[in-house]
Amino acid sequence: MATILITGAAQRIGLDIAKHFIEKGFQLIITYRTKHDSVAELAELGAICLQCDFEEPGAVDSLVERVKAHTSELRAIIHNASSWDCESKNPDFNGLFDSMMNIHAKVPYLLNLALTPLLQNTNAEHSDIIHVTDYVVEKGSPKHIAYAASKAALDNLTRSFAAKLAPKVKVNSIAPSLIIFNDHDDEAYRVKTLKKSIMALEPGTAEVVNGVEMILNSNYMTGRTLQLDGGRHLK
Ligand SMILES: NC(=O)C1=CN([C@@H]2O[C@H](COP(=O)(O)OP(=O)(O)OC[C@H]3O[C@@H](n4cnc5c(N)ncnc54)[C@H](OP(=O)(O)O)[C@@H]3O)[C@@H](O)[C@H]2O)C=CC1
Ligand SMILES: Nc1nc2c(c(=O)[nH]1)N=C([C@H](O)[C@@H](O)CO)CN2
Repeated sequence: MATILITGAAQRIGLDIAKHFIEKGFQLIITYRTKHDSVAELAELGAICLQCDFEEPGAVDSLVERVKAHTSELRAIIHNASSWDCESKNPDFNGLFDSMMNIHAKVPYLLNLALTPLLQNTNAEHSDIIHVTDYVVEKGSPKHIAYAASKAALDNLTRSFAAKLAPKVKVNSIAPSLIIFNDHDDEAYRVKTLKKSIMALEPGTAEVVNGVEMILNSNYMTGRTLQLDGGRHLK
């Protein structure tokens, strides 16, 4: 059974990606920070659920060892874990910048390097690394400056790792704009956000699940970005 590792998969997009690939017969290894009820649900479905707060010292090394204790191969790694923090909520700009760069760039960088042998060991023709970035990589974000910069760093890692690991390992980004709102998003924010894209809708997690499927089913796409943004660039 081929194994897929997804970081931050205890809720929302990561959770639905994990459930989809469990249903398709993959062995899932997921990381979670907070033990949401979904963790027990995923474990019940056969997923290996590893608690991991990437802000903790040594978190990446510990995760690598625990992944290696469960599997000698990886069909894919999906770097999904993310913190959508911003300058208006976090006046400690120094700490904010470091935490954004850590979760969105340093963790994927270190995990990719440490887990390359497992990706190369898959029986499949190819293995995949998917970096989940953000539409703001191409535009910037005045309200999420450090977040956008860190996602841009992750976007650049896509091209470096694609060149380094080809042809066995394909490396691509998925760059969404609005996929799903947060429960705390008020009506005014929702109306304003929907107007940002020409499609003017909240597509839901299936949009990203479909994108992951497309990338994993490709034998040719690497070093590229799947932009799931409702035509935001056309407004
Ligand atoms: N939702 C959307 O519309 C969009 C999403 N994206 C991107 O898609 C991906 C998934 O989005 P979404 O599902 O909304 O993500 P969430 O904001 O729900 O975060 C996903 C998970 O990341 C975990 N996480 C955050 N910080 C850490 C940390 N330091 N260590 C370990 N885990 C951590 C969270 O853990 P905990 O549960 O403990 O908080 C959470 O469960 C993200 O990369 C996001 O940037 C991009 C554009 C739009
Ligand atoms: N980690 C997260 N990143 C992002 C989220 C989120 O909820 N968690 N949400 C967005 C927005 O949907 C944005 O794309 C539209 O306002 C961006 N990143």
